[in-house]
Amino acid sequence: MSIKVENLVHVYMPKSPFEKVALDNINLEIEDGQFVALIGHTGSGKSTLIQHFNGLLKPSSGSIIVDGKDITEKGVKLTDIRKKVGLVFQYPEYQLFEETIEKDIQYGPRNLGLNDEEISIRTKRAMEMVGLEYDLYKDKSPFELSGGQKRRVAIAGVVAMEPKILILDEPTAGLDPKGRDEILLQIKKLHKEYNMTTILVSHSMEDVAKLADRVIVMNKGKVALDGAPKQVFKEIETLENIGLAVPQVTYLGEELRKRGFDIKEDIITVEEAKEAIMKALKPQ
Ligand SMILES: Nc1ncnc2c1ncn2[C@@H]1O[C@H](COP(=O)(O)OP(=O)(O)OP(=O)(O)O)[C@@H](O)[C@H]1O
Repeated sequence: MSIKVENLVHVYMPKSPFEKVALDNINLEIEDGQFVALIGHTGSGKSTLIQHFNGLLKPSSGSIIVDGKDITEKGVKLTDIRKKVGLVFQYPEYQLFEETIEKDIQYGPRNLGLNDEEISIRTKRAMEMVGLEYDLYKDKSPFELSGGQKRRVAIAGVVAMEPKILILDEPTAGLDPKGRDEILLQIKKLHKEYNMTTILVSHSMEDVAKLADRVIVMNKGKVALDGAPKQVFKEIETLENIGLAVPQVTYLGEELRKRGFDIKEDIITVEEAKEAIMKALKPQ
């Protein structure tokens, strides 16, 4: 399922002394099945943009077309949009409130008005999809889980609504390395195996390089760069000028090249760096 954004402008508190143009004429199209990373320094407009995709925020002007339908038009129901577009907020575990994991995950599908049988099927399926074994976890309290597991419960709650588009706002923020890896693995799996169009807001260039097939860079409410990770991370100067970095291994590659090593230019992952360094060090 695709999303098309046309001339999107969002102004917070218009015509007040606190007026803030958060999105300044955004145009973009996210195609079915893409894995898009949205990056940008704090306050660049990422959260504001994604909240338009599921109708949480209304544009000041412009349109959002989901699956060929303009969701900003009058009469479009929020529940219809939520069936298609699932949004996992930053620190979603703060929104877990039921006494068992099963009940928590059921909350979203219940709000869609589904019957008990369907809710039960979807809950089980969503738990398995995020790697939480149903029988083992269903009766546990969300509060006895690790940070990474709590995030998985929160993601399952959105996945249980079976959206075609999954949006995650910094899903690894505040997790330890193990929790981060768990979540990234599940996100990758949801995209690959279940073919969900995925939009990931992230501050980690390493995660973006590893997972995304497209990177959109936001700066001051505008799209500054948009392309494949290898293309975008070549623009070291532009990224640095807007307060962003490239993956650490890209800098390493640059340094080695400057020192005369024969290292190719578009290294963005540890695996690529390892391969290139081994090749450069091999006796001729
Ligand atoms: N509810 C609001 N009322 C007024 N201004 C807001 C509101 N939400 C966001 N803003 C402003 O809009 C701009 C964009 O904010 P937004 O949260 O979309 O940025 P972001 O890129 O998601 O930042 P972060 O990486 O910190 O989450 C910022 O200047 C922010 O201060």
